[in-house]
Amino acid sequence: MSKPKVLISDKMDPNAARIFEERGCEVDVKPGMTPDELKGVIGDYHGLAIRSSTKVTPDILDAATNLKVIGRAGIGVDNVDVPYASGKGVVVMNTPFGNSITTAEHAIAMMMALARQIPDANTRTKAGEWPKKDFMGVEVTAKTLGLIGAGNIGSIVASRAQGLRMKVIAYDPFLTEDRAIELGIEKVDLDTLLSRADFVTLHTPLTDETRNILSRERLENAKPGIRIVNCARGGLIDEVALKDCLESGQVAGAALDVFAEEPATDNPLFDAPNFICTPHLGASTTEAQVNVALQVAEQMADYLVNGGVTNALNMPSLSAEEAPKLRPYMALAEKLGSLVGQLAHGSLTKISIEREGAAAELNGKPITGAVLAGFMRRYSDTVNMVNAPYLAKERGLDVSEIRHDREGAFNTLIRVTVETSSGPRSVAGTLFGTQSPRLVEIFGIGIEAELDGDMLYVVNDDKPGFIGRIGTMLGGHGINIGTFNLGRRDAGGEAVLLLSLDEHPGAEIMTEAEKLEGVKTVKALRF
Ligand SMILES: NC(=O)c1ccc[n+]([C@@H]2O[C@H](COP(=O)([O-])OP(=O)(O)OC[C@H]3O[C@@H](n4cnc5c(N)ncnc54)[C@H](O)[C@@H]3O)[C@@H](O)[C@H]2O)c1
Ligand SMILES: O=C(O)CC[C@@H](O)C(=O)O
Repeated sequence: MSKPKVLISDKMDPNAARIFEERGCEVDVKPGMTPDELKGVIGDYHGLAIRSSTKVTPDILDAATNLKVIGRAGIGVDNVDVPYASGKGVVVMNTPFGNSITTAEHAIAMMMALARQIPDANTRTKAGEWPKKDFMGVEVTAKTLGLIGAGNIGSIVASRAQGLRMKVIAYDPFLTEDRAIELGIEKVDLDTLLSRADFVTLHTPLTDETRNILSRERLENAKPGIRIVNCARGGLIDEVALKDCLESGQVAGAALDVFAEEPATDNPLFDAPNFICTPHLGASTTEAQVNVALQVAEQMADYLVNGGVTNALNMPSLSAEEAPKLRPYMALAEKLGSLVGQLAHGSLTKISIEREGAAAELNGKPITGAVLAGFMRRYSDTVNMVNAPYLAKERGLDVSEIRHDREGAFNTLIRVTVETSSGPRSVAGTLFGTQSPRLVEIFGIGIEAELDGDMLYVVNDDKPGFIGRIGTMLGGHGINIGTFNLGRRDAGGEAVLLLSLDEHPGAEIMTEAEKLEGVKTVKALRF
């Protein structure tokens, strides 16, 4: 099998390329490409490793016909159109912890630089002014630090600030009281935070809720003389209002590492008093860049080579140890999903995936993803485990996952049921010898069949002579039968035949099959 190919399209620590090669990938390092250049080459790659410069737009994703995974060496993925990537079946991963300490340290450095006006003092001292009288700082000891967002970075900032003897309060709707107690911080609402904090640091992603979270109104009503640090994302603060508040003195100082528009080369805040900034350097330390480069390469190679999934934003995690155990179940799940998708008629609004026995002990999300991928193939050729849940949601399919501790006739079983206009229809399968997927039940009839290649599904009256008739008809057309699988509800009632064929039966054969005496339903299947 040829090696997966990875493109590193941003400046990244060389350890990333080394890890990709060591883990069996071919790698090209081409930072600084224009969007058009990237569009021209992206079709050759299975993996794309980026930092924040590469913008992964729908245009790029449309050209990325072989892409399986995008890895962000860092946290924020606002430069990737994640829903579009999901729709295309591309896994998007980030490295959520590799640069947290570094970014938290940058926020603390910015806070100290603001408190003592170090950048201005430095510039003017070097200019020969010796401006000792012009600078009067403030202590941070015993001051209140308000965190907006107390996740990975916010909580590290909290512990560093506590080391500086600050009182830390936080606004984070997702922070539990227990976690706040563990961090030694007080959980407050946003207005309380802004009315009490001497310093505010922001540590949230940019979302519809957090955009302009420091709005004009909030800035104007905050504690007079507040100082603000943003090392999270531009867009969290109304920059025009911040400039006005710095000019009026309502805000005593602001330090930004991030801007609404980046690169920020001509921002009105540059002229505001007591304003300092850095060019999105939050994650720029040797240690953090080595961490995120190693981590992103390990995660991406793991996915491309072994199927392991870590830190994906659009797919459940699957460890490299779990992947080989789950692989045969995912193959079974996909075949069962495909079977019901091919056999069920009309618009289907409900699907349930049940796991019994050993299957119930496994990570259910990848199994559900695989069932849906097989099932959704009736709607789309490009569906896979990543985009199937999104496509299912888009189509209003109600998906339920059920696990049973009980063990039935099989020590491991997956059952897929769809709700049709004539009631529920189920198929079920197991693994033979831990690896080989087998269908064991179809619409209430026990059968044993391997679902593979071209197959013919026939429902017929269980009467003598039928098997001979269908065999003769297929033979007459030169079609060889590979396996012959038979099941019946009860003797003389309804029987099901699943034949594996060496080639796809054409329309003429299907018409003839439909006319055979005793046939109720006939359908060509492909797996
Ligand atoms: N400047 C840089 O170079 C740099 C480096 C690393 C990370 N970042 C950015 O820092 C931010 C925080 O990173 P993190 O690792 O701490 O993320 P995280 O996911 O661990 O924490 C984010 C926190 O924000 C909280 N939050 C979400 N919505 C909120 C809301 N409406 N109000 C208040 N809190 C809310 C969440 O509950 C969570 O606790 C991210 O945007 C990331 O992209 C910037
Ligand atoms: O890669 C960078 O330099 C920035 C990283 C940072 O914005 C992040 O979200 O991780």
